[in-house]
Amino acid sequence: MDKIVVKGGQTLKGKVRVEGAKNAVLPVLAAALLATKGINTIKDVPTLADVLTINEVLKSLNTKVKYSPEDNEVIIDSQEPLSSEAQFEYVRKMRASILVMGPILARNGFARVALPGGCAIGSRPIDQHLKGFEAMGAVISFGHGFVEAKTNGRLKGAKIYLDVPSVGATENIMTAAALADGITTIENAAKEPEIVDLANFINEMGGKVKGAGTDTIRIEGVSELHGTEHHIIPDRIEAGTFMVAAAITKGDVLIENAVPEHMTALVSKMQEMGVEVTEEEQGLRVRSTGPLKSVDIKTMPHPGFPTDMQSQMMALMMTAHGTGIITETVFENRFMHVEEFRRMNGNMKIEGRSVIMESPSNLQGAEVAATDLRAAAALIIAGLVAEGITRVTELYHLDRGYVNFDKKLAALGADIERIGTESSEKSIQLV
Ligand SMILES: CC(=O)N[C@H]1[C@@H](OP(=O)(O)OP(=O)(O)OC[C@H]2O[C@@H](n3ccc(=O)[nH]c3=O)[C@H](O)[C@@H]2O)O[C@H](CO)[C@@H](O)[C@@H]1O
Ligand SMILES: C=C(OP(=O)(O)O)C(=O)O
Repeated sequence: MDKIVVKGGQTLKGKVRVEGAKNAVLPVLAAALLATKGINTIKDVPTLADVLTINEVLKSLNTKVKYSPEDNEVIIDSQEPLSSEAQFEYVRKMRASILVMGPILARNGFARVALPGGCAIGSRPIDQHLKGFEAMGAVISFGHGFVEAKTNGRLKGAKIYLDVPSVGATENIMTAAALADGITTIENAAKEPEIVDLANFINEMGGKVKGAGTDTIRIEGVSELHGTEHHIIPDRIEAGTFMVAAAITKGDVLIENAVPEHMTALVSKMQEMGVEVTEEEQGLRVRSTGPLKSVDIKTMPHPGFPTDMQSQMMALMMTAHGTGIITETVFENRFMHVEEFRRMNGNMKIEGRSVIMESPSNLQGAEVAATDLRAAAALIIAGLVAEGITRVTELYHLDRGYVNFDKKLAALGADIERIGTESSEKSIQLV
């Protein structure tokens, strides 16, 4: 089993370049299924286990996929008839596999996808996705661990109000509506930058999507979409993770390729804590010298504070001064890392959906296990300043969402090594 071994005490300095966003590339690759004419070329694709998984899903649906990790590029030819079924082996590995349902349904009038079930951070239902398909005329049924959606002819444009601004539901409904008959409006839509990236991609394929990035998205269905070339936006969560790593070590790091407008909630919270964050031409520069102040953080849908940065900020908060409260409102069970931080002597307690922190903690290196992908990064970050050695296991979580995390930190001056029976690259293949 691979382990990351970190020795605390080094200050991070230098530059690090952010990859294409995991949460943008997965819906974009799924949406590529919509093209029945020409091929799609997706650029700035990060080398992640999740990308390998979605590529396998696409292949299983009878498309041709050419992946060149060295060029960060995926080429998809989906001109042949599409099969309608996404298997459990993929959905189990990666919940975002559910995002093929909208495109399959739009093209075939029938889709059968294994039910994703819960995961480490919560139950994560898909009722809002299905409510959208139903409003567009699909009949939904369940059986043998699968969900099926079926329609006679094309889906029909509809007005859909989401009970929660779900990222995945917004994406699945957008792709289903792209080939529907008539106009679909999604109200209380998710506003994440990745939604805007997906809308841009659909439009580049010949679609008609307006309003992405606001809470009302209008999609006028077209009869056919064609291949295009699309560049994935930079990963704001990877960028934020390196910002926290820089701050916790009292470092000075330029995060190249970070898009400040995608990160306003995080930047302002870090500034409130006393971290210096400045915009430079190539990205965001993070410097931290003096003591940090504890703050209160509440995760919210975008443009609120992202849940995917909650555990990393918890690591940073352990080094701040005073009482701070972190409240998780997006997922019901995203505090599994708290027990692991406690093993590192983190001083905090869970009360309902909040974690009350009395800081600073006298962090000590320990053996800890990643409980989800952001927790993996957060534990490594805590290890950067803990006294002694921290060993982090369950790295398949990390490989889902970070490219060469250990190597990038080492290049910034961290004392870190990945050891074990598999190299980083090999374990990506195995997940
Ligand atoms: C691949 C990807 O992009 N993943 C991101 C996406 O996940 P994902 O798209 O799964 O997250 P959602 O926005 O859908 O989920 C947000 C909340 O809505 C609930 N919900 C969702 C759908 C539904 O039909 N019913 C329902 O109740 C979920 O249980 C959760 O509590 O957005 C999350 C919230 O920013 C991020 O943490 C994930 O990194
Ligand atoms: C929760 C996350 O991803 P996913 O939705 O793919 O599980 C994440 O990126 O932190």
